[in-house]
Amino acid sequence: MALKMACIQLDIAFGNPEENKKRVRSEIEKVMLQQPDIIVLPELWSTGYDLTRLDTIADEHGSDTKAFISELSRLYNVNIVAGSIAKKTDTGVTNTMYVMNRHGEIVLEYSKLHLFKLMNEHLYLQPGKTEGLFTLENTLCAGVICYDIRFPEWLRVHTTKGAEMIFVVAEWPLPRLNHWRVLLQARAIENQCYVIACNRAGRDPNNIFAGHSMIIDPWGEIISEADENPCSIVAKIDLDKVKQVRQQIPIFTDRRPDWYIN
Ligand SMILES: NC(=O)CCC(=O)C(=O)O
Repeated sequence: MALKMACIQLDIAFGNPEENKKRVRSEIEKVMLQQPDIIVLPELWSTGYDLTRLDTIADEHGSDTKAFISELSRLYNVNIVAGSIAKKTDTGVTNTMYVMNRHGEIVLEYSKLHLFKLMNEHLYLQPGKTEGLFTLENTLCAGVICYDIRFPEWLRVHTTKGAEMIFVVAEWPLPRLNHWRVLLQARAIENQCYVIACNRAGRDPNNIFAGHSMIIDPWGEIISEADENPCSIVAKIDLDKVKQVRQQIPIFTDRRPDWYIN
C-alpha cells in the first residue's frame, strides 16, 4: 500500500498560539495541493518552548487544539499527526501529541515520556503515562516526541507490537543535528520501519533549531530530507517494503529478549 506523507517544518512564533494556528492553517492549505494522506506537525507547535508562560498559554485539556485539528482534518479529508502541544491538566502541564484521522476523530493522545532536562522540561512539564501506538489507514503506527528517540527500547516497545511507521515530532536544536540524523536512521534500520520525522525551523530566545525533517524507509534510506529553512517535505512511501525488509533479515523472530537486561 502506498501513502503520501507530508512534514510541515514550521517556524514557530514563540509563545503565540493564535499566530501559530494561522501559520498551521495556511501551511496545511498549501501542502494539500500535493494531496498527502498524512500530514505531520512539529513538537510544541502552538507555544514553542515558552515554558515560563505555560500557565497562561498552555491549552486547557487540549480542547482548543483538538477542535482546531479536527476541523482541518475533516475540511481536507486528511490524517493529521498534530505534533504536540502544551496541555494543561488538573495535575500539571504535559507535552502532548494528538493524532486525528480523516474524520476528525482522535486516534492517539500521547504525552512525552522522557523529559529533556537540557531544555528545562522537567521543571515545567509532567511526563506521560501511556504508550504511543495507534492505527491510521489500517496500519499500526507509533508516535514519539523528540528526546524519546534517544531511547531505542521505547520505540522497540511499539515495533514489537507491530508498528510499521514511527512518527517523530521535534524541536531539535542545530548543534545536535548530527545526532538527529544518525538516531533517526538507526531507529528506522533497527526497527525495519518507516520513520517520518518532523522538526521545527527557526529560532527562539534560547536555541536555533535544526530543521532537517526526514522521511526514512525501513532499509534506512532517506527518501526525503529538508534543509534548515521553514518548508514542507512530501514523499510517497510503500508499506510493502516493511514486510520485504522484515522477511529478508528477520530480526523480530531472531531477537533473544530473554537475554536482554531491562
Ligand atoms: N525537544 C527535545 O526533546 C530536544 C531533544 C534534544 O535536543 C536531544 O538532543 O535529545
